[in-house]
Amino acid sequence: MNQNDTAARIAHVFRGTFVHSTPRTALEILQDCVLGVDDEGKIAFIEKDQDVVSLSKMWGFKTSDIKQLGQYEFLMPGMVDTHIHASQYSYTGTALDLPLLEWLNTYTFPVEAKYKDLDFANDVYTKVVRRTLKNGSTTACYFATIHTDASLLLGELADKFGQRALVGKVCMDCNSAVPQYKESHSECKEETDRFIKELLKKKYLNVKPVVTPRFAPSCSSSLLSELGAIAYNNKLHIQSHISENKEEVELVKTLFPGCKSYTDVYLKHNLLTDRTVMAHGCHLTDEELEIFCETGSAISHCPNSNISICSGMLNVRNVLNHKVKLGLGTDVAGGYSPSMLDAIRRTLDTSKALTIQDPQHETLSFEEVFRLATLGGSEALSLDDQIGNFVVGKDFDALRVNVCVPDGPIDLFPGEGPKVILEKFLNLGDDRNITEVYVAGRQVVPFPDT
Ligand SMILES: Nc1nc2[nH]cnc2c(=O)[nH]1
Ligand SMILES: [Zn+2]
Repeated sequence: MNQNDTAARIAHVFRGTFVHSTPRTALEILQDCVLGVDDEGKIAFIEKDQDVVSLSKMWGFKTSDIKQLGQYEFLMPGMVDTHIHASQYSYTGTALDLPLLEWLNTYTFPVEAKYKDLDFANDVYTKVVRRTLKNGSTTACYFATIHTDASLLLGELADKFGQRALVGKVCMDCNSAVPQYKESHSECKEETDRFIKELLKKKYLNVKPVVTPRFAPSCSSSLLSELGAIAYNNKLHIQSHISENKEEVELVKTLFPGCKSYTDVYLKHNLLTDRTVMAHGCHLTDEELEIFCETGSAISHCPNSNISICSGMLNVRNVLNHKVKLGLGTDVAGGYSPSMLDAIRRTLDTSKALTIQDPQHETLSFEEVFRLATLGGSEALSLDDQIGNFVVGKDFDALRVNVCVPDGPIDLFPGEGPKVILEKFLNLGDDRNITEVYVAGRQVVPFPDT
């Protein structure tokens, strides 16, 4: 396709080094490349070692408009946070001294109950959207709370700041520990219907609802079935938690005695589809992973949270060997960092800890983990036809990275090429190095007001 075949005009042209993943290659480094983005935010062309003058004639842009990346700069795909609780952002970095079920009752449910207050919601949700965008999460799959209006507000803020998002109004009709934080079955159904209808009515291009049963212990069997049907009827994504810690797995056995496993609970309620993402999965058996593979459901690996609240260590290699889709998640606030760079580092740490325990374990490489944070996340959310890497026709969700910003966290030495520079960024970099963020071709960082 060229300019003569399409009415789309070129909005941005970048030239320099691009790094991304493909289904076959964990890390592809493209040097001296030129990438064009059309005015609908899609990648129009990506060409290597091409004469820019002929490209500019073919696509109708001025060579003076080309954004030339510097020697220590590169473009990479935006990162995909496949699991984050926007509502827990207010206490991120604290309250990490209890295991999951006590942590929920002591810290999480009392805080989430406060989102009836839209001023409180506005403050926290504005901060979490800005913080994650600034740290390179061009896509976030969010849990909000049970409150429909506050959840709609989260969608509005993601759209306003330009983040691609799946937003879930949390569903839960069982909560004996904090009984004021739950809905009745019928309230939950009605409010979920209202949430979906109102969010879709806004026609946000990149913000969509996701059906969100909190996890099996918070939901009656009839609510789970209802939510499976709602997702099916509206062709929506589904997100929840599974097999995060051993106590929770035992609890699910007692609550759903007719089900063979935790996975079977969701399977029986039609909640495992090719648009489902389940967080954690640390204690899933191989048999359960086979069900994930067969249904096309994905796992969100949340290593910071898994360690911080002592839940377990997911064996990512085993999940990948079972051909199950897998992305990374921050799981704020069980995870104490909102940054996907942290999720990358903790994924590598966990993989190495598993190798320490079992030298036969094949440690993940940094290239593989880079793929999980980008293309892998897009696959886990079934958005890989739209985002995840630099392919013509996909949306341009990208980070401009400069590893050499003044007073930045990275030092370079002579002879370091793009692969070393990327590895240093992944291990040592932070938001100071992410100088520009694009979502669907729109530059969203730096923020327009700063
Ligand atoms: N980490 C985590 N696990 C959960 N399981 C059910 N709810 C939650 C939550 O909010 N965080
Ligand atoms: Zn979670």
